[in-house]
Amino acid sequence: MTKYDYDVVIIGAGPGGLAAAYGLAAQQHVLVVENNLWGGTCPNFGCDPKKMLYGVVEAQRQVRRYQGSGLDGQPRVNWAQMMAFKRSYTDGVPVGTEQGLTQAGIDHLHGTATFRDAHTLVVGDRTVTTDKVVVATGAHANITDIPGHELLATSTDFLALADRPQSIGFIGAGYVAVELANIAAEAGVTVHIFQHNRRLLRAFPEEYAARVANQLQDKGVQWHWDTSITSVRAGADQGVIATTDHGDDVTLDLLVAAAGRDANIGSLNLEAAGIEYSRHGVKINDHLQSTVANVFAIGDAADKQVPKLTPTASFEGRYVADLINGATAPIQYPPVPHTVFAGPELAQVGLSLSAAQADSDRYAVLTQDVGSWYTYHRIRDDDARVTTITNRQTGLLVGAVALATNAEELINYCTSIITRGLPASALKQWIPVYPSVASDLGYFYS
Ligand SMILES: Cc1cc2nc3c(=O)[nH]c(=O)nc-3n(C[C@H](O)[C@H](O)[C@H](O)COP(=O)(O)OP(=O)(O)OC[C@H]3O[C@@H](n4cnc5c(N)ncnc54)[C@H](O)[C@@H]3O)c2cc1C
Ligand SMILES: NC(=O)c1ccc[n+]([C@@H]2O[C@H](COP(=O)([O-])OP(=O)(O)OC[C@H]3O[C@@H](n4cnc5c(N)ncnc54)[C@H](O)[C@@H]3O)[C@@H](O)[C@H]2O)c1
Repeated sequence: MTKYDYDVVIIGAGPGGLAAAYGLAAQQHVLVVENNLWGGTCPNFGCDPKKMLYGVVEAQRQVRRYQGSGLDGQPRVNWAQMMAFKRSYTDGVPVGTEQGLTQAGIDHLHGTATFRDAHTLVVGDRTVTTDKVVVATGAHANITDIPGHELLATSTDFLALADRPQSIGFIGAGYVAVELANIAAEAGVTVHIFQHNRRLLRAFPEEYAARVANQLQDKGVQWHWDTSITSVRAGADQGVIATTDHGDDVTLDLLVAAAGRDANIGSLNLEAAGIEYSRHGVKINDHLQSTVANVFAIGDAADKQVPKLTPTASFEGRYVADLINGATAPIQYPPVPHTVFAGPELAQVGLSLSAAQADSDRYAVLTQDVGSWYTYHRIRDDDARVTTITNRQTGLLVGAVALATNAEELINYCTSIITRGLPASALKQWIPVYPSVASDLGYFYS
């Protein structure tokens, strides 16, 4: 007779929690608890809907670039249609995700899970006991604590806007602000970005990030550097008036808080189980184990050094499932690529450019403006730029950065090369499609 109702309860049905659930289901009796939409942030309010909107505005940008090179006439984004297109995917996500769990025979429950103790969770009027718990509760937008903060919108509100607003502001200049500002600006919205210092996209090299800022400015985005919003009040016609620390009032239809995301741990009652946490999430060790041995944390809910992205959440979900199924090794992450989709894409993987530049005896940095190369000329990507970083001693590729149309694909190839530790000579044994992004690899790594 088992001591608990379940072997494992997973709190949160996003990419992390679902990867853990499917990895565990064959060997463990599993329950998944979700208090919002099945599927979590990425397919409902994050990556997937964002990239559908991005596809539309990118098509418009491509047509703009081909003006005079074979195309006449410029289409315009139809916001309402674009959002309906997004919903044609997102509307089916929760039902499809729940059906997947049902078909896999994985028990699942809708409600907010709260710890009573390390082995007992309360979900609504149900009490569930479990041997192990995986906290996969994700994150939410950090709402700056200023007067009128209740008037601030989030990326979720933006992605649900049925009609095109006239003006939008963003607090912060990270992934969320830059990507959504690009979509809005391409759609003809007046866009303001308020950044408290002069640095956007901290995860990327400064010189590349500055190029993204210029490209957005060319699309009409108004940058307010060294500017904080000190208060917000309701304006006429349901809009808001944002006051800056320079004393300016800016009237906007919507002001989006994009100053980072905090872990969703407030509802969990972690104290009841003695689980330690910070604002960044549940504290974990190199086995993704919390300070209480039977409780694990993965994805955006974990306080971790690796980027909080969908692929890292899924990787951790698969890892924790293997661990609970009997594996013992600490987690080891392969290189994690990341991309900001800002028309064109800025993507990177591996050793950072600043680290390579600081150790030039060890690393060779090759930056090439590739806009005139055939691959980029034929798609009118005149400003494309790629940096590759190699270890001088081994000759191996250790990092890459690209600002170009389809940069994420180039960086995916680089990720594969770095992860496998492939020498440049290996490319000679490989026949890619020509012409393609891949067929240029030999020019970046030889
Ligand atoms: C606008 C936006 C765009 C993004 N774009 C990208 C991108 O292009 N590429 C990329 O890799 N990443 C992107 N991300 C990040 C990505 O969405 C997250 O890293 C990923 O969803 C994290 O997965 P997760 O499983 O940890 O958490 P989530 O997907 O957030 O899932 C956690 C789930 O837990 C539920 N939950 C919370 N508390 C409880 C509770 N007490 N009880 C029960 N359920 C609970 C939540 O409702 C949620 O459904 C984006 C994020 C945003 C906001
Ligand atoms: N393409 C992608 O992969 C993608 C897209 C969107 C989101 N995400 C994930 O979601 C996370 C959250 O994105 P984000 O853009 O909200 O966060 P972020 O950490 O990328 O950027 C936060 C921004 O807010 C600014 N900021 C910080 N504190 C502030 C304050 N008190 N007042 C004003 N500004 C402040 C920072 O300087 C920065 O510009 C990302 O780090 C990433 O993990 C990924």
